[in-house]
Amino acid sequence: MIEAEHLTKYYPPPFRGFFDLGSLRDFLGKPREEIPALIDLSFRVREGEIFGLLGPNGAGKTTLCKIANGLLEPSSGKLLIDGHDSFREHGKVAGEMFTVFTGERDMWGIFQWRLSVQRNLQFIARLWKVPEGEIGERIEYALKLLNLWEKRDEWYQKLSAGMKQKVYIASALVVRPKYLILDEPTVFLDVITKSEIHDAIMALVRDFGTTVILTTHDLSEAEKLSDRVLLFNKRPILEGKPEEISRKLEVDFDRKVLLVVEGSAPCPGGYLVRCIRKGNFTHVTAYLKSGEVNEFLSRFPSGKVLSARVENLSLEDVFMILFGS
Ligand SMILES: Nc1ncnc2c1ncn2[C@@H]1O[C@H](COP(=O)(O)OP(=O)(O)OP(=O)(O)O)[C@@H](O)[C@H]1O
Repeated sequence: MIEAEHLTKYYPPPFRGFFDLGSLRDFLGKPREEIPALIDLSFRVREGEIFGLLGPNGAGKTTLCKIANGLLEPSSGKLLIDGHDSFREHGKVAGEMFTVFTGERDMWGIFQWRLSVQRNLQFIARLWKVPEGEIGERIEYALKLLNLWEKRDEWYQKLSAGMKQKVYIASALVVRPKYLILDEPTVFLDVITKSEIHDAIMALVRDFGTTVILTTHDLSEAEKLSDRVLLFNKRPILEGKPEEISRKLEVDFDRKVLLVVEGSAPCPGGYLVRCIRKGNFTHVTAYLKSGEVNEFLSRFPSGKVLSARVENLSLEDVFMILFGS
């Protein structure tokens, strides 16, 4: 079981040297405020479940994964893995855990660029003490499941970014850890690769009873994979089954419109809209229903609109609408 108890992490303000006024002030007098990353986060992950930690950019997802891996010490509170403190007693659980750190774009850190995919996976299998007689069969299973079998003799360096990310997930399938921590495992990937990785994660849980912590800022990914979800933004916001979270996050809007308008444009009334003047331009952000977009655009003189972009809502936008942050 994995349990977070009032987990809190503040980073010190960055030290840029004594010639930086802020850093000098920290040294001489009243220090600047520390940077909050996690505040009083408590949750419990049961054996064999996928627990989704859903949060926008900067919510603290990677910080939590680093604490789980003993790479960071919490400022207060603790994270317990099988009853062991993840930072102080990391050695007792390290062999039971595997982490995929894609959220930090450090996805290539553990692989040798000029070794084949297969040799890399053999190396990782031995590091995690997979029985020698099982290594070949596990690698074949993992690579076939992820459509990478044809690439087994390719240098790791020659794979596309998406394939490299799949090799990272394949490592987890080879190790078959008791606990798998996935830090945004499908960020930057196309839908097909995403779905292959989703299938692999579900296979690990179904066939080998792995317990998974999945961090993501993708609501639909959390919904598809997780048994339970904790929505957080440094602090906990909501915890529940994915469908309960989605229901609570439902907003009346489905489009975000971004405009740059020449000069000073008055903000049209009757919409959830923000207009910010920057130099000779006004930057307009509006949240709308899809049927309202044309009407909204017609409120601005077309000659004055320098650029217009219409996007689907991201989790960050939903946060903005619901919580105004
Ligand atoms: N080494 C660091 N020093 C100072 N502040 C940091 C450090 N690492 C992270 N932070 C800050 O802590 C907060 C949480 O960052 P973290 O990277 O854990 O969030 P995240 O949810 O993984 O974000 P993203 O989705 O953008 O990867 C952010 O405000 C970030 O700026």
